[in-house]
Amino acid sequence: MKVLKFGGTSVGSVESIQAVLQIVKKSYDAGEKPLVVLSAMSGITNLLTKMAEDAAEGKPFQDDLKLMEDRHFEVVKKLIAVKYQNPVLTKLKLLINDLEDLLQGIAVLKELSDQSKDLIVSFGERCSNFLVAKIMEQEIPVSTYINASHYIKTDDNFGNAHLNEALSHQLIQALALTHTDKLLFVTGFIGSNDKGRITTLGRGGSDYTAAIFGSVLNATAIEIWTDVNGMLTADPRIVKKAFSLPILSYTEAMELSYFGAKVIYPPTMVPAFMKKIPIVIRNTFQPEFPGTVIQFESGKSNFPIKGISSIADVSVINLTGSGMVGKSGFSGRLFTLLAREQINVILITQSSSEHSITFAVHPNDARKAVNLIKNEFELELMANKLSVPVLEDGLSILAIVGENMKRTPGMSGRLFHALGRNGINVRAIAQGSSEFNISVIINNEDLSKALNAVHDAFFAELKKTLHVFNIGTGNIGSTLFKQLHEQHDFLLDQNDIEIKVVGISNSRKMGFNPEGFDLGNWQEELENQGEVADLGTFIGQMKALNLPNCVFIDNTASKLPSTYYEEIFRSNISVVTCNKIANSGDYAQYRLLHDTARKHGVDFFYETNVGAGLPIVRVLKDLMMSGDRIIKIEAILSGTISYIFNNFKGDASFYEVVKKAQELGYTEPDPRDDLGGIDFMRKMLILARDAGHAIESESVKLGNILPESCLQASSVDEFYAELLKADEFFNKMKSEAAKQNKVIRYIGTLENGEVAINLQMLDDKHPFYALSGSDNIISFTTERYKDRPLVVKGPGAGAEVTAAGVFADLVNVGA
Ligand SMILES: NC(=O)c1ccc[n+]([C@@H]2O[C@H](COP(=O)([O-])OP(=O)(O)OC[C@H]3O[C@@H](n4cnc5c(N)ncnc54)[C@H](O)[C@@H]3O)[C@@H](O)[C@H]2O)c1
Ligand SMILES: N[C@@H](CCO)C(=O)O
Ligand code: NA
Repeated sequence: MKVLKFGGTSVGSVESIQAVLQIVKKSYDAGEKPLVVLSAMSGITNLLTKMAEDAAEGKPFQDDLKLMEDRHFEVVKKLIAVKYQNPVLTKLKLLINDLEDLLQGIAVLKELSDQSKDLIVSFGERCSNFLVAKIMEQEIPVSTYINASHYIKTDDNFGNAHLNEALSHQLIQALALTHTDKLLFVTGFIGSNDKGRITTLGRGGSDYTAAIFGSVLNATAIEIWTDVNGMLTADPRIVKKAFSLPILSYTEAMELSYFGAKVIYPPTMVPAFMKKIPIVIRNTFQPEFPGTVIQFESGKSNFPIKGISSIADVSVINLTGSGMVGKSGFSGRLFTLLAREQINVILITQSSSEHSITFAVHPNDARKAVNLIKNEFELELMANKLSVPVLEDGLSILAIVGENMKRTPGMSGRLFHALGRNGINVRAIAQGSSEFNISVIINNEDLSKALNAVHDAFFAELKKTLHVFNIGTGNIGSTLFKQLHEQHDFLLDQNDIEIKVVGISNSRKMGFNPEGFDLGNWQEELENQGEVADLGTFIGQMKALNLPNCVFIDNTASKLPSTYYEEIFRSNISVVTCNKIANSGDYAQYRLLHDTARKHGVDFFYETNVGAGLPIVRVLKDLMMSGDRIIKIEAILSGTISYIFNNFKGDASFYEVVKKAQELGYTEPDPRDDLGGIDFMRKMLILARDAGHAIESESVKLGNILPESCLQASSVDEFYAELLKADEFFNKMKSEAAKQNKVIRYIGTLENGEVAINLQMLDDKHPFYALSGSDNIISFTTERYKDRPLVVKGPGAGAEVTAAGVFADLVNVGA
């Protein structure tokens, strides 16, 4: 036989009761000989308690009573054929009348004992089981309502009664013998004492009823039907990627439940554990889902741990002092003291020097615990053998759980790596010697981030989610969004990477969406929901959201964002940027940013600072890391100027070609940065610094392309106006080159720690002669690439290739 237990939400409405009936009928038809245990309809137990309390206080309870009646009557009217309704309504009405008499009695006495409370609460289960049995009777005539208080016998501990095992077993066995062919609907939660007074079984009581019946009757399984898909890897309200666990051992279920998974209350399951009866957690509203089997063996799993659970908001007390060293009685005294005062100790850790003990308790108990300790250890405190206990509030416990941990090394390493990388400070650690639980204490405000980060770390075959905060939605930013949108499915399906852009700002507006903007429609979302942009607020909000695997992308050309990078790294957030300003400012700033990122274990990626998407920064880094020595770098690193000199031929005027370069998205937002050489200079400076030279921009020898009049222009418009006038200057340059069969190139060099950038005329023997479009070229002459340099060449400007470079940096974050 099988026990099927349905919780309150499963019998909460007409629809859910219909679902219950189908599940029961299916089991009955399959010959599983089910025994059904039902809770009260959802909300009814609370309503009953409220009515009882109201009555005792002399407040009216009639409206609530009517509400209770209506909810049951509605089910009768919808689910019982009219001709059978009357006797059922009558019996329910009699029960409700009894209840009313009791409540009236309480109102007269103005007194509510635990005994009366149990009696009143019992009406919830009695009504629901009677009702559902009657509905089922229409299809399965042997359906029978059973009031379990005649079979579950307990002591007098009303509200939390203890089972009289021997007697209950006898009575249940006798019940089974006389009802062999019946389909029983048994009230959960209630029992009675030896005088026949109704008692209740405390927290999780209906599960307990199911476990007791299952164990006495040697059930093949006890199915707990609820409103979730079994036990999950983590709290799904916090960890969106949490998934249902197919198998857990009893021990694992205990650990996960202890730390938060509220699906079952394990102490109630002990009768089932003792007989090794599997408990199956299933979803009434998704009956085809197999749910979670809790059994004796932990079972095979693809993952090293089973789940992550947590307790939010605990207080931690720390005791230190020489008085504890080698004193075996000390912790005994401490914990006996706490137990005597019914203070539940949630977690304990002791340093191996025995010099300190740290333990966690519920915040409501914390101050009392400290005072108790001060009293108990007054002598030790006076003699300075113990320091005053230190209390800290606002903490949380996170625990990874799984029996397979003990056979897998590196588990705590993985846990602490995930926490450390996300800047989560671990305050205390506890690992049971059984090795199926490692617990850490962290700050409350880090809990959500920690749960998600640790979930990612242990369920790595699942997708990695990057949370992106992007500023700048111009040429590059908007192209990046388009690319991310197009690649979304591929990244997810083929690479298990999900990129969520959760914050967007341009210079006008900013907006947030923790679920990720729809990148097919981000403009509208930002317009409609965004607020006025403010970078400080944007970054504050990014920090406050405290999401795991967070990346800040700077797709602006502004200086302001770079002033926040250090703070961002300190918040353990990586930075990806195509903006060159941070790396090309003062060397001290460059150094500080790189050092801070390293210290906090986050990434600072800026491949597109040099040659857009071409692999240049990466190549240089690899050369350096593998111990090569850079002898010389020669490069053409202005896509704009490259394009201009490659297209400044025939009739086209210099002015027109520059305009065209801007249209094609090659130029900086301010094209004077390109033509004036600043942009190129920045790139050379970054390369030189990455190659190990602590140089400043002042020391770069920068040759001009432009006539003085253009250089002096004070606005972009004025610049273009001057450019129009300078036709002759550029034509002269062009014809001179043509005369000598040469091309004009703007070339940067780094040699002996010195950077120079100059306009040169090259003949066709020079390797930089043949370039087209916006091509960049860079040649690294190194100790290992001495005779023939390592050359990278290709388009070095443009929105698509730049956004693609940012994209590549982004997916490499945390890799
Ligand atoms: N075009 C290329 O080929 C190329 C190649 C490599 C690198 N880059 C770099 O890309 C960056 C962006 O270039 P673009 O052409 O997209 O510029 P753009 O002018 O088209 O866009 C700049 C964006 O930044 C926003 N912005 C400016 N200041 C801001 C602030 N304080 N807070 C929030 N948003 C702010 C603007 O509103 C705009 O959305 C530049 O740093 C450029 O050097 C460009
Ligand atoms: N404006 C830049 C873009 C690439 O950084 C260029 O023309 O090279
Ligand atoms: Na690059």
